Amino acid sequence: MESSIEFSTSPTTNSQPTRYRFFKIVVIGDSGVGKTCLAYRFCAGRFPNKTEATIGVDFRERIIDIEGEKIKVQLWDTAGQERFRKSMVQQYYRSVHAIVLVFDVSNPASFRSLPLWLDECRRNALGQEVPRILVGNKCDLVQGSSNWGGVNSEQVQRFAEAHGMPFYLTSAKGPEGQGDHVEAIFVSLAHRLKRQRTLLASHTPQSEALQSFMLPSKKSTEKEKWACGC
Ligand SMILES: Nc1nc2c(ncn2[C@@H]2O[C@H](COP(=O)(O)OP(=O)(O)OP(=O)(O)O)[C@@H](O)[C@H]2O)c(=O)[nH]1
Ligand SMILES: [Mg+2]
Repeated sequence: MESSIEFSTSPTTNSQPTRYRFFKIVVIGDSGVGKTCLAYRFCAGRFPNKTEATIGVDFRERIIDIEGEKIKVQLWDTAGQERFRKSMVQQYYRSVHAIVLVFDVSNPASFRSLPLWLDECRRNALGQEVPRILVGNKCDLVQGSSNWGGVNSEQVQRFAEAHGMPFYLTSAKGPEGQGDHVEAIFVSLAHRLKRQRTLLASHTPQSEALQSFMLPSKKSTEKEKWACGC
């Protein structure tokens, strides 16, 4: 199941490059929902001092340890604005391992756009086997409320379940406790990808593994949700 595109190399001091398995995770959603801040928080460990609208894509990487294996999480922080993304959309979805779909809980329009983002995934032939997760960002702006300017948490949960996506509520800006959610979101996704690949590699001959990887998986029954610490 492993293919060369799933490995990347990093230079080391003794000039022997280290090979890492890597997961390409693409972050999509409306402009301004906080994709860059989430990716930055995960990779740099803090909220950025300032951001500008992303043009095309920004690549961010972090190496994490999963059960003794070093894995490179490669985040594709994509542009939310149509004019800054249209020439790149095909590259976003090529050989992608997982999708992080983000909306802003203080901005109902960004929730209403979600079906359009899922349509884009479909148009780019993203298979059902590619995990998608839903992230409601900026929970620091809706403290203590479950009705977020016209969108409520139950509606969001129903939408997530209907599309087989685990839903996480977080803040890229929040204090440590909430920042931990950002960490947990990406780390648990990487765990899931590693499990998926390990299973395929260990239980299936290579050709079959490839085939089953192309088959639509059962609708996810995961009901993971990270409560906002606001
Ligand atoms: N309060 C709050 N503000 C946030 C949070 N995340 C991002 N922001 C702010 O939201 C604005 C947009 O954030 P970005 O990360 O640049 O948004 P984006 O989704 O990358 O936007 P595009 O690159 O245009 O697609 C910035 O002013 C951020 O400071 C958050 O969790 N809480
Ligand atoms: Mg951005």
